[in-house]
Amino acid sequence: MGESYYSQATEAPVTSFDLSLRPPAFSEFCGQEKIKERLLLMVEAARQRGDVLDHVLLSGPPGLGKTTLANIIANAVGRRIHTTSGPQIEKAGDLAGILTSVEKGDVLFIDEIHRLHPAIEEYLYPAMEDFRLDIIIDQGPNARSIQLNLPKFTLVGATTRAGMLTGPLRSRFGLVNRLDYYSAEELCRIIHRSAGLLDVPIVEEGAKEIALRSRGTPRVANSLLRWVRDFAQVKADGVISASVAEDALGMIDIDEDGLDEMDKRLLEALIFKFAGGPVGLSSLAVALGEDASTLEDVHEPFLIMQGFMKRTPRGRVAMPSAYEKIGAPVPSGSQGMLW
Ligand SMILES: Nc1ncnc2c1ncn2[C@@H]1O[C@H](COP(=O)(O)OP(=O)(O)OP(=O)(O)O)[C@@H](O)[C@H]1O
Repeated sequence: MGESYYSQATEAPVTSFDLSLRPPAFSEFCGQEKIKERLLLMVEAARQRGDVLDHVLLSGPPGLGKTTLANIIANAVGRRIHTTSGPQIEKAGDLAGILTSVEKGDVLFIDEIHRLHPAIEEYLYPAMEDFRLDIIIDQGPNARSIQLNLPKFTLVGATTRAGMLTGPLRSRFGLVNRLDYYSAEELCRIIHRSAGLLDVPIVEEGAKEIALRSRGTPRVANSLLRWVRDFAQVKADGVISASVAEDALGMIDIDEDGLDEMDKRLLEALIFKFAGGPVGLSSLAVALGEDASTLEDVHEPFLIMQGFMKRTPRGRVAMPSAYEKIGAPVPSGSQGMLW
């Protein structure tokens, strides 16, 4: 296992394992009740009017189900989904290629929509608003603008950084939803569902043990379940009990709060190298030899939610529970006490 189990679990490309566990309908999607309720209402209203669903933006940390929801939306309206991502659309022609293959009512899913090139965003505005694409073909004196009329479609955008979206793009979505981390109970339900699909025997306490260490994230829960299944098969009798789950997760250095090696190294660097902060993200990334965006997207949101650190205008700061977690004395009146 590498140093960050979670960066691997949340950044790895989607595997057939993930796909097989992906819930196909709202009824099988656990948690995020408010968002489900809003989406179901929108789908029903559009159905009653015989209209196409309005554009939807889904934001939140990786692995919480944005892609899954986009697919569920397409299933619910009974149309095809066309999937792409912000960095994949490099030229206006790429966007035109995708949009011209879209049929009325289809869902266009753009993952990492905050990484769209600003020039492409400009093309997207009339496409979202008036279902029209104005593209410029050729260059120099031969350059001319052509207008394509598009069928009415639904854009579902996903982003881990809602704050990076420009105002004009954000305002073109009819519904903006922020996905939250899941509770241990919700994760337990997801783990039981996945174990059922994988045909792995699991007891309630075993599911709880995995849920508590899944840092509120279904993708992590499924990934840990896969590891514990292998462990149970080789080192035990195949059944996932609490002790089997505990031993399996201990073997990949995931502690009882769900922190992995990189989380702990981050807290140690913050406390020992930067005297508890405040310190900028890029300095932390250099000290850890880790990509700044991985720290920001995968590790920080969970450590902040759990109260181990805080983001302030002057930088990242360690909280008292971080000192306790790594067994360092909590300082008083030092730089680290700026919270
Ligand atoms: N609410 C849920 N109920 C059951 N399973 C879920 C739920 N949300 C996510 N999952 C599972 O977690 C996995 C990750 O979900 P998904 O790929 O949709 O996350 P994401 O938010 O799109 O992440 P990313 O932005 O990193 O692509 C899926 O394979 C799916 O099986």
